Amino acid sequence: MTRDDLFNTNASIVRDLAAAVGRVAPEAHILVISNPVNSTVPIVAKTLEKAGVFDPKRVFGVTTLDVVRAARFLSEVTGAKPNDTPVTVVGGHSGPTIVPLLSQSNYGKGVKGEVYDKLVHRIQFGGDEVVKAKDGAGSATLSMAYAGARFTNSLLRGLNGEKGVTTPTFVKSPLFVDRGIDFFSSNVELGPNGVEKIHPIGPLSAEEEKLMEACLPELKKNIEKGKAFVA
Ligand SMILES: NC(=O)C1=CN([C@@H]2O[C@H](COP(=O)(O)OP(=O)(O)OC[C@H]3O[C@@H](n4cnc5c(N)ncnc54)[C@H](O)[C@@H]3O)[C@@H](O)[C@H]2O)C=CC1
Ligand SMILES: O=C([O-])CC(=O)C(=O)O
Repeated sequence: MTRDDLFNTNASIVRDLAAAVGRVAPEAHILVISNPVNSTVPIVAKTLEKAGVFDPKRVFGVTTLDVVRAARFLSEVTGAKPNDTPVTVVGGHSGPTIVPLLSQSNYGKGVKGEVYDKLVHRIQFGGDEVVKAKDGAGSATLSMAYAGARFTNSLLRGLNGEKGVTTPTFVKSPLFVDRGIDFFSSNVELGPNGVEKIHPIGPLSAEEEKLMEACLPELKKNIEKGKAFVA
């Protein structure tokens, strides 16, 4: 079972919830955590668009768990505390679309070779590991709750006017529109209106360029699948 397999169950649930939000609370900020996030966020956006109430500043895919896992797994390699080893994770929220930018992390940039490959794989497939281990009994419940709460707190801090609240999240994004990809997770500054500023991904290492090349076509497919479902 992959996140993409969840599409058949979750697509219509997410669409109907988005339609209801569009009707009764069109100005709500919507945080989408249901999988596959790469498709469910475009489903929400398209559904709101159809209702004439889509505001790209207010729809977010929660990719925080990838950030949490990256810091945790990097800390296991370096021996530092996860709080001291933050890693920006960009792209989407499934397997090869999850791109950890270790070269931009003080602790991560020193990780090379086989250790690097294993670390990236664990970050990309940590969620699948849990799903497999639970064998049909659900997913990473507690860490998902932590990730959801952490992102919600960040958004609330931004909405309350705090400056400099920046975290990766999957939003309508101009960064890869030239590749036909209009949703992407990168560092986003959150503010009184929701999305305040979408940051570019910054310089990539040669390994990260490769990860990005694997990410983009898969992400494009996932996004198109979501949009086609609503159309
Ligand atoms: N973005 C992320 O980081 C993560 C996302 N997930 C995703 O979160 C979702 C929930 O995962 P779990 O809690 O493990 O699943 P679960 O199966 O334990 O819980 C799903 C809940 O949704 C409820 N539900 C079913 N149909 C509904 C409907 N039509 N309207 C409202 N509620 C409905 C069920 O009663 C159940 O309580 C899944 O889509 C999973 O893939 C899970 C882990 C991480
Ligand atoms: O695949 C799943 O349902 C679980 C998931 O997203 C994660 O743990 O990151």
